[in-house]
Amino acid sequence: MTTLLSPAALEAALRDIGHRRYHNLHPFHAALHGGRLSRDQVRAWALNRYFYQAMIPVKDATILARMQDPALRRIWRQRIVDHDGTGDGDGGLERWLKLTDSLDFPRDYVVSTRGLLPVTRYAVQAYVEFVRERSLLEAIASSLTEMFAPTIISERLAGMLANYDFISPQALGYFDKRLSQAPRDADFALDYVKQHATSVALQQSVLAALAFKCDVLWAQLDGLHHAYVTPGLPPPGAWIPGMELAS
Ligand SMILES: O=C(O)c1cc(C(=O)O)c2c(n1)C(=O)C(=O)c1cc(C(=O)O)[nH]c1-2
Repeated sequence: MTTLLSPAALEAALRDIGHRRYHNLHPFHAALHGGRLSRDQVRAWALNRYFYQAMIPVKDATILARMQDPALRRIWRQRIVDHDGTGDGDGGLERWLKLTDSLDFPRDYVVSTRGLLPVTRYAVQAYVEFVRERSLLEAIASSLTEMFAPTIISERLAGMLANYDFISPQALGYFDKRLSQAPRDADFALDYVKQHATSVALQQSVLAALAFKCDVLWAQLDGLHHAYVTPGLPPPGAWIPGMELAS
């Protein structure tokens, strides 16, 4: 890309990255949504993804701390409220723990992240590091995978409820909320990026930020697939089905 794109063409280029690289294309998700995973494989997904959920508000607080405009902070801080809630027993992270509860993981085991795959930890940490080190524009652009989230969340809700008798609508309550939160967040971030990516270099940087974030999501599923599907080689220290989880 060597010429400046119009805002509409930039949006189209961002959407094209999603169509080619978003984690809805990963075979692990196809198996998860299609009912082809065992209960233990679904448990591994929920356990590992807890760390992504837990670090999203840390990532957003990092972005918030870099914003010098109070109007911008006022909008961005809602993301932290969505995940952390306004009191005990509230918020997205709590709703994620309801899912891991329903899959019989002790909360202290989940929260300790002891059983995490190393690749989950590294991928999620790379996301937090990215928003700390790169420009604010790139940090905001890296959240744009959320443009594609409502579609995959709808597929996941329908697929998991239809295919797994051990998954209830209550256990997937986290995703109900995201169906309205994600589009609101993505619309704002997309408008910001279209308005501020005003040079070829800036446009290249936001496209690269979105590709990077797709890699962060993809790598987590690669890790799950390798450890728990094929060849099925959980690394030392990672959770193994049937292991004793006493804290
Ligand atoms: O279920 C999903 O596939 C999915 C994907 C993404 C995403 O695209 O990064 C997010 C979420 N869920 C999500 O629940 C969430 O809170 C979230 C925050 C962010 C972000 O980058 O700020 N992405 C996502």
